[in-house]
Amino acid sequence: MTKQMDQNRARTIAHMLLQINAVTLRPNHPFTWTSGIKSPIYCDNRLTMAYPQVRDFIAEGFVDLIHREWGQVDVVAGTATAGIPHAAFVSQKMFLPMAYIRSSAKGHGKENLIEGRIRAGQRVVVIEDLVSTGGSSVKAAQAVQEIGGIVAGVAAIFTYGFEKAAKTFAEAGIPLRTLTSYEVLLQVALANGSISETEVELLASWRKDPEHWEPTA
Ligand SMILES: O=P(O)(O)OC[C@H]1O[C@H](OP(=O)(O)OP(=O)(O)O)[C@H](O)[C@@H]1O
Ligand SMILES: O=C(O)c1cc(=O)[nH]c(=O)[nH]1
Repeated sequence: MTKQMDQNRARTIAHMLLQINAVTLRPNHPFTWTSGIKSPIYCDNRLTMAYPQVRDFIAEGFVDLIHREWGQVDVVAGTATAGIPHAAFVSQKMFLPMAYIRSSAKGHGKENLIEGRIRAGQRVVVIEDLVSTGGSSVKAAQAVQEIGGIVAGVAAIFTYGFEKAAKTFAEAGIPLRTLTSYEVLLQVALANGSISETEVELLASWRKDPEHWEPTA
């Protein structure tokens, strides 16, 4: 697959996310992200589950990306919760074992952190729906490493492309590859009129320092 085809796929997925209203702008009533960051934008990739054509395009994208970037893998592992359905779709397409990683170990039953089966020495691709700071996916990948799995990389649908995430992945020595990004989403949204120039400016001011951004009254 060429760079141009990657770009086309990134644009198509961004377009699909906009079309299914997965992206919400709420500058006056910011979203609180899992990291605690307050944000005027939220990308709800969970909605892709509701659209077979969209989720299938994403799954095909993941299969292509995994083959190309990491070759043979043994297990497809989803991050709880939003990565789990995509790991299921991908593992079915690749006819590979699937697992998922909880955000914390279960408090009863077998008290597992990882469900399914990952054996020491197996090559695992971790499937995530979205990367903001990268904290959740790196934690999940490290849980796989702790039981002896070899993490080929994390594959996510979307990244905000923050420096902080790049640093987190680099420090953990875990590769991250994504199907689309915030940058592409904004380009597509602006081109098709989903967002205005004013909203782009607001997003740009937030993007400069998301951890300290305050909504204007
Ligand atoms: O890169 P990060 O800063 O860690 O943020 C991204 C994570 O946040 C969301 O999950 P959330 O915690 O909302 O839980 P969910 O998957 O159960 O919906 C998303 O699905 C990622 O897992
Ligand atoms: O960081 C998050 O919690 C987050 C951001 C976002 O845009 N979408 C999402 O599902 N989670």
